[in-house]
Amino acid sequence: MSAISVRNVWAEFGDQIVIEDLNLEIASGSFVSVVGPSGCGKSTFLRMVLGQDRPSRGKLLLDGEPLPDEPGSDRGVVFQRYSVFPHLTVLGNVLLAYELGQSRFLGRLFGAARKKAIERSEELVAAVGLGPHRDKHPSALSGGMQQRLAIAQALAKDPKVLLLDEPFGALDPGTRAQMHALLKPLWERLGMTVIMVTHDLKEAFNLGTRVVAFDKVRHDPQAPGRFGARVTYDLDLTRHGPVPVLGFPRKHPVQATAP
Ligand SMILES: Nc1ncnc2c1ncn2[C@@H]1O[C@H](COP(=O)(O)OP(=O)(O)OP(=O)(O)O)[C@@H](O)[C@H]1O
Repeated sequence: MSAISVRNVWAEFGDQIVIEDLNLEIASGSFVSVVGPSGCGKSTFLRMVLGQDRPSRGKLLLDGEPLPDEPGSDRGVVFQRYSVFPHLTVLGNVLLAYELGQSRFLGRLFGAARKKAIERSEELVAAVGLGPHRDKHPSALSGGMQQRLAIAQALAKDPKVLLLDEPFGALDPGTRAQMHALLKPLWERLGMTVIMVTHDLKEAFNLGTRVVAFDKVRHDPQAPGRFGARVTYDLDLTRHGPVPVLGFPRKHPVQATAP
């Protein structure tokens, strides 16, 4: 489990401000859903937590330490589009991810370590419901099955933090519901900190313990890039009572209900 601190973080590309002075404390083991209009910087935020992009200002801490500048095995990621290796079987894909997590430079394990890697990969393949398909290649899997494989691959690194960028966006509603039923118990069992970007509010509320909305609170019609997004809503779904609403005042506070 791992806590993430986002302190006065800005994301700027040239003179375009995408994220503006973002501050968030993400508790260890929480499941944070990030929502907001298209282009408000959700994926940029996720890439910064992944270590793929660096904030232009401010800092990100993982368990109180500065986040390493590049993606590491402490953070797993699943994107909307399948990111599995087409030439490897289901088991081969998970095994490779495990081996890369354990032996970053060689990418191979030997002897007892490899035996353990195979056992662990088999467990993960079974945990995402792909046991009967372990020897198939991704081209023989449906979209939902490929996304299950991508989740198993991300979990194979035994990440402290799992980052999900619209992971189920390309799936039909039925398969999406199946993926929710798979992910929630996995998260509860493995106790990871999860940050999930989604456009689907129902998904955000169903899965998250907290829903954070990003949006711009200031607009300059003459210069659209002049202001960036901030947190406009921050809903703790584990608590009853008035919800803090940031960014602009509301007449009637929204009540959060426990999931
Ligand atoms: N590397 C980059 N260079 C320049 N601009 C970038 C870069 N990465 C992101 N942006 C810009 O940052 C803005 C936010 O993009 P981002 O993908 O983070 O938004 P988003 O909220 O995830 O959008 P969507 O919901 O449509 O996926 C966009 O205007 C995008 O063009």
